Amino acid sequence: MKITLKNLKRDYGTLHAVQDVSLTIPSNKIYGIIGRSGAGKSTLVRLISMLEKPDSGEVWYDEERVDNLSKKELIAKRRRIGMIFQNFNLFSSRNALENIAYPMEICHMEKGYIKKRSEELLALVGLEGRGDAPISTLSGGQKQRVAIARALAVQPDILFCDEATSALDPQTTRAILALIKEIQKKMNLTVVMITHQMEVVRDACDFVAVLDSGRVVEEGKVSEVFASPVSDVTKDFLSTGTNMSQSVVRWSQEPGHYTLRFRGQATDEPIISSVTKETGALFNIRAAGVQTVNGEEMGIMALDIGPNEEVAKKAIEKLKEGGISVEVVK
Ligand SMILES: Nc1ncnc2c1ncn2[C@@H]1O[C@H](COP(=O)(O)OP(=O)(O)OP(=O)(O)O)[C@@H](O)[C@H]1O
Repeated sequence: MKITLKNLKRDYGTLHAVQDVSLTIPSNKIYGIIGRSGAGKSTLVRLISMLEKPDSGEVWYDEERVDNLSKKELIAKRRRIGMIFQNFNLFSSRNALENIAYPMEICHMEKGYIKKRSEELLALVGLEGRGDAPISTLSGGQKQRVAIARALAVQPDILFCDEATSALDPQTTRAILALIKEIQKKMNLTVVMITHQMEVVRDACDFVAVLDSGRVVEEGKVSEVFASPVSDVTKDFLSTGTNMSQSVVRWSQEPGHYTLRFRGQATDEPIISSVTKETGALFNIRAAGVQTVNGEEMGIMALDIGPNEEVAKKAIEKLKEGGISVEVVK
């Protein structure tokens, strides 16, 4: 299901939590919404998922407008939506299987079907045989698996993941993201993933919107945003990701005055040597590495360029001609 947002606005008193957001979230893809704390991510998700009404603007699911539905229509429509959260929101009084069964029970589905479907979902999320487990005995990753199975119980068209991996360690995060990707493909879901971690966008999303002070400051395919970020907020997110990324080796504590980003073929070419030969530029490489973004290899390098400004300018022109994104580090 495709989601279209048109000029969405939501204020809390004088605070503009969401300001004029227009986006198209394509069908059957994983769409990331990233922003710092307070950027308006959760407010935006409440508007998209019909938990809250916008002050103005429109929300469309395929060809149907959904922000102005009656209460009854809203309840029916919300059944087509699954949600998972950072703190799992499971019932501690119910075991794993009973948690998964819950949404089907409130839809008054037949008991035999509920049992069969709950078992199937438990297996789908890799917890076969753990249905009797009390929630308190499960690890964070296992709890999120139960929450995912519960969210899928009524066969939603859309899955919202609100900081779903923020409480998990990196290894468990990778496993949960892999599970979400697998399920997205299997069930043809549109997944909207809210996060403050660029690693989550890199590892799981096809598209991303960067939110700052309630506005979308950058939007596009993940590979394109990673290869040539435009907004300062995105560049900030990417440099934090770089520092944390295991694939980047750092030789110096100095950040370097320039960040170079290479994608695709450019990662295989000896472009630095070529530019040195052509322009006489001297490169002092501070950090470098390669990471996989949405299945594509992408190189990153932090460096200084000498011996003077004139040569550096020529070198930057050549690098850009070679399809490399060059950012000045502020
Ligand atoms: N119900 C509310 N009443 C008043 N202010 C609110 C309400 N909900 C959110 N806000 C404010 O709106 C702004 C955006 O909040 P929101 O929770 O959407 O941001 P966020 O990007 O999800 O942040 P975080 O990552 O910290 O959860 C914040 O300044 C917040 O204090």
